[in-house]
Amino acid sequence: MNQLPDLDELLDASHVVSLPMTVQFRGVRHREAMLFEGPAGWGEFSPFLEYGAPEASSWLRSAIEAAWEGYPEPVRGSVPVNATLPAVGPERVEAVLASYDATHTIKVKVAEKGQDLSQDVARVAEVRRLLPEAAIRIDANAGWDHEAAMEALEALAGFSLQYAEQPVPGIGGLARVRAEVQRRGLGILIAADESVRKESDPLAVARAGAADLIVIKAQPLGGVRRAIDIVRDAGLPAVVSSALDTSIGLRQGAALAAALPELPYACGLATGSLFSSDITTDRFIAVNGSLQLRDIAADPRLLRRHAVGTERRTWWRQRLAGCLEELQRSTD
Ligand SMILES: O=C(O)CCC(=O)C1=CC=C[C@@H](O)[C@@H]1C(=O)O
Ligand SMILES: [Mg+2]
Repeated sequence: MNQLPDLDELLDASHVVSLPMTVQFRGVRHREAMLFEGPAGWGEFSPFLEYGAPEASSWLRSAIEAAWEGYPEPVRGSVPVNATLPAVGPERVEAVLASYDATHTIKVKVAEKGQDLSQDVARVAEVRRLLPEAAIRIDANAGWDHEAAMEALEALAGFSLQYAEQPVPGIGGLARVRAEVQRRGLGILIAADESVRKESDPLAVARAGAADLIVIKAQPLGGVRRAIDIVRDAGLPAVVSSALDTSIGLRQGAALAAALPELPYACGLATGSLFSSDITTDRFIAVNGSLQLRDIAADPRLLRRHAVGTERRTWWRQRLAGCLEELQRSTD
């Protein structure tokens, strides 16, 4: 990025919205986002509310890239996506999956706080019963320790998993689980998510041999170009995923997926289906299991309808100022 826009320019271009979700995901029922309309198009800045400025500033960098610089040339015009199943009970699985127009690959959330392994097994079993041919992957969001991860992977291996995303915290922990999975011959690949996007060095996973593949997200990794460089330097297959974004942020993820030289896995970019409203009537959701690349613009009427109140708006404007300072410092 040659030059960052200044704070006034960003503030003038910004809108803050809160969108309702159909189901609780990551403890969230409403998703807040700051959106920018810049010279190159729309960009989204939506770090989760608990993130401080050092972590959230990468998300701002990604929004500025999208709205002020635009995306690199795509090498494909459509991106296959997976359905994402939150940690719901087995009785709700069918209804949640019915909201997706993508059932060839399902990502199932597991290891949710307050739940136990039998609930994970019941959820995965129900997906396998409903979709015998689907590729099923699980995501534990680092919710297990080593022993719990091995117990769970043993219990779930019979459902034929494509991979297990971040079963345990930390790069050392992932490497240990991966080695043990291989020793026991469980046939489950290990994917790193938090160990890529939350570590100061996103390449450490690859160096440590801690994962078979990496999950990458445009916003937390500082934008499409940065994420592409990380994949190149890591030398591992990558799965592009959303950060639970509005249609604008999903378009950023699709730009990343569309520009990667290789895209061996369906991407976690179907999460628009978890929202009951969006900021555009032309929502960026999958048709026949894929997203078709196209421009996405916010609709002024929907921006107004979902605008947050004064207090939240002030909070976001202050957050923006703090993150911009952080970015200015790091690009000096
Ligand atoms: O990858 C997907 O299928 C959907 C996106 C997804 O799972 C996530 C989005 C946002 C925050 C994360 O907790 C979560 C993830 O861990 O991958
Ligand atoms: Mg994950």
